[in-house]
Amino acid sequence: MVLADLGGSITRALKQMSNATIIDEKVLNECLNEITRALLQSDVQFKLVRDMQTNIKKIVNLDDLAAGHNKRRIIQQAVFNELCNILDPGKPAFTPKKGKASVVMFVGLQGSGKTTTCTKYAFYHQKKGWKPALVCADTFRAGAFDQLKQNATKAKIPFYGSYMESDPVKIAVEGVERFKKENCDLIIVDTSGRHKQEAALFEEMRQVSEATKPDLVIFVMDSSIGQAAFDQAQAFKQSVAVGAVIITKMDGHAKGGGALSAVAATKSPVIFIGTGEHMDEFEVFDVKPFVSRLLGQGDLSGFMNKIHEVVPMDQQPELLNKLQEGTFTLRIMYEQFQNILKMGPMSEVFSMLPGFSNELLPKGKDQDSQAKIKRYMTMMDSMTNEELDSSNPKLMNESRMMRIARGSGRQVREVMEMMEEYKRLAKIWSKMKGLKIPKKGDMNSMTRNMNATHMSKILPPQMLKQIGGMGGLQSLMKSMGSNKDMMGMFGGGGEQ
Ligand SMILES: Nc1nc2c(ncn2[C@@H]2O[C@H](COP(=O)(O)OP(=O)(O)OP(=O)(O)O)[C@@H](O)[C@H]2O)c(=O)[nH]1
Repeated sequence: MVLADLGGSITRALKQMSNATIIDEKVLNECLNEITRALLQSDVQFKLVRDMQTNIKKIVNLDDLAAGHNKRRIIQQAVFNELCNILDPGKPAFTPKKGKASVVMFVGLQGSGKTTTCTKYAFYHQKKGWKPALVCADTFRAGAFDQLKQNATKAKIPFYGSYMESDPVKIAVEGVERFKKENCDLIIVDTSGRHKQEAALFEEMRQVSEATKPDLVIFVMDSSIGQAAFDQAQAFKQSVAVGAVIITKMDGHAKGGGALSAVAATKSPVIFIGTGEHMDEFEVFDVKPFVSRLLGQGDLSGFMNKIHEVVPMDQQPELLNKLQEGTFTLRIMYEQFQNILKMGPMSEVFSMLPGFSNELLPKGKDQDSQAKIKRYMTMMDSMTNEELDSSNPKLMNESRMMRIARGSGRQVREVMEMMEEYKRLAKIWSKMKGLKIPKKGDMNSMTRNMNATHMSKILPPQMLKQIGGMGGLQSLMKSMGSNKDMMGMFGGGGEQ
């Protein structure tokens, strides 16, 4: 079962239970068995699921349920909390400090995505002002150094490796020393992988670790390995001091349940997840939004953070003011398109919005959407300042449209289509008038201020339907606006 289906299965199990007239132990057990089955099919380790079931039974008081309290919510809350508990080992991973040299060593099986992830990790930090460097201590796989070199060059990150030297320990030590001298503050060591766990791999890893004394060892795991996740993660943990986990390939058909098992096995937190082959398809991992998504709901705070990440700081207050005023010009549309392109694949960004499922925005459509945006931007490049800064669509008469089409080498029909898109966005924008927008990190105030009516106006009708209409939206927003009350996370209404 893939992640997206898990939420649906759990919600269905809860719904069935809610429909029962009397909630007794039998009905509760049936519901929990259904949830257990769903989790097992998502590759969560058997023991974890069994413990979770026991814990939920301890928490959920049958007398409360019988008294007609909101059964669904009580159990939803218990499942949500239990999943969060599994994913939160209770202690944060070592966090490197900018300006102070830290060595981070990556370990994992061959093909888990280690080399790709090293570069993504370096690139992520580089964008935040760090001075990362990459060391290729993988002498086992021919071509590993070339791959790292290629990735590092693309991202303009210094790298170190050798075609001749076959001793990974020697390369690792030399690389780390060199980059320490060059004042790099994040020295990332990529190690060899093997097809399967074997003594030679673990011995090599141990030696590299002993020689380079990493501040953090990151275990990289492919999310599709399924039930083997627990044993694999544990084997690595027993050889080197794994302090954090990165789960790759969370896009596609991954069964994300293995993530939970890896945390349990290493007692280390997941710090990032890989969501694609590209350098920027890499997300910081947060337990609550992840569980919320695991259970089929969106991650509004992740979406807003992404916006804060890509809209340049100096543009943010200006943009937010314009949003509050409700005036929308073609120039604003142009700037937003630029930001959207920077955000990375659109389906990934939109999957953070509640209700936006993969079916609604299939991954394969990303390229089409991006090409369309680029086409619109080319046409806007042929506009005058007056046209770009006007919020009056009537200004764009036929002769202007013909001139723009000629100037950009596109058809008049396409300019008209772009203007339709502009009008559609302007309409949505005008409905945001008066909205209070929070500063970065204060997402709760955003959800408090943005009421369900505001939201219902800007959501596409089919999405609103998917959430469960106004009722579903209200309960969803309530749940996202309050940390104490995560109960509506499953999109369920307030039925008893
Ligand atoms: N879809 C997807 N593909 C990924 C992701 N991360 C890595 N990959 C792909 O997985 C494949 C293997 O990645 P590598 O980085 O070469 O794997 P590795 O673990 O370093 O392999 P060794 O160096 O042989 O140990 C490559 O085709 C990557 O592009 C991800 O998050 N999503």
